[in-house]
Amino acid sequence: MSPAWHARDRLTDPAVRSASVSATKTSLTPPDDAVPPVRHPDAPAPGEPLGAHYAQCFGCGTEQPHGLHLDARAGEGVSVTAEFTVRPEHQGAPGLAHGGLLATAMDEILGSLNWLMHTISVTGRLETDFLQPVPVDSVLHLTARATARHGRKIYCTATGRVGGPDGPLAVRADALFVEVKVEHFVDHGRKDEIEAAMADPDTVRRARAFEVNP
Ligand SMILES: CCCCC/C=C\C/C=C\C/C=C\C/C=C\CCCC(=O)SCCNC(=O)CCNC(=O)[C@H](O)C(C)(C)COP(=O)(O)OP(=O)(O)OC[C@H]1O[C@@H](n2cnc3c(N)ncnc32)[C@H](O)[C@@H]1OP(=O)(O)O
Repeated sequence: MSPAWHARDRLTDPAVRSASVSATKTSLTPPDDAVPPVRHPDAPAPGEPLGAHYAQCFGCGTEQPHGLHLDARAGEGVSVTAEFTVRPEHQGAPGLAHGGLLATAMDEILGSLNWLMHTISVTGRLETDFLQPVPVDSVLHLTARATARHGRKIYCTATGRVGGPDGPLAVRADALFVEVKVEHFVDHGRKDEIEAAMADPDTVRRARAFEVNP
């Protein structure tokens, strides 16, 4: 395939269309009648830690030994921040973070926006751009913000910068989350884990509170 053909193909074929082709509408482009996301009145104050939504979560769970242990904080507006230290067990190539793992960190920080809106939502679509390699031991400074809502759909975007909040941009992601009821987890989850989660009053209270919006 010639490079010229490839470039043209990226612009015209929806199957390979990239979010970085900014003039192109994709399923991650909010529709014209989308509305701005609203920060919930009971959202944690800027700087406040959000805590884990589920202790066994691979992204944020405090009791998940294999997890990323992301500890996100509320930001201004509908935004969140977190730091993620790349450890040797996160390698894909020698000394460099695995791309799928970085995408997981982006998924998690984007999912944390749920706390700011008091909405339970799950990832429907996640597009990640890897802009430069991320070495083991580096600290990735993550930020995410919601950009629009349309019905159950939440549009959001995230960045990961190396070495500091204003460091070089290494990872960028755009996503569409879809609002669900608590029943989504009860209906689809495995019985043992669901029963254990339901036995934790904090988890249930939090999940139910998220469903009641002003
Ligand atoms: C009892 C235990 C409780 C435990 C939970 C406790 C607390 C929770 C509280 C807070 C959570 C806080 C933080 C979470 C943080 C991070 C977690 C990381 C996030 C994840 O890691 S989460 C796992 C991966 N995730 C999935 O496991 C989803 C699998 N999937 C599905 O479950 C369905 O697929 C679903 C629900 C997505 C949609 O299904 P559905 O039937 O409900 O709705 P439908 O298909 O009608 O879509 C409605 C509108 O979204 C559009 N739409 C849908 N999908 C799209 C796509 N891919 N691209 C473009 N548009 C899309 C449609 O086009 C339509 O748009 P329109 O309205 O305009 O027609």
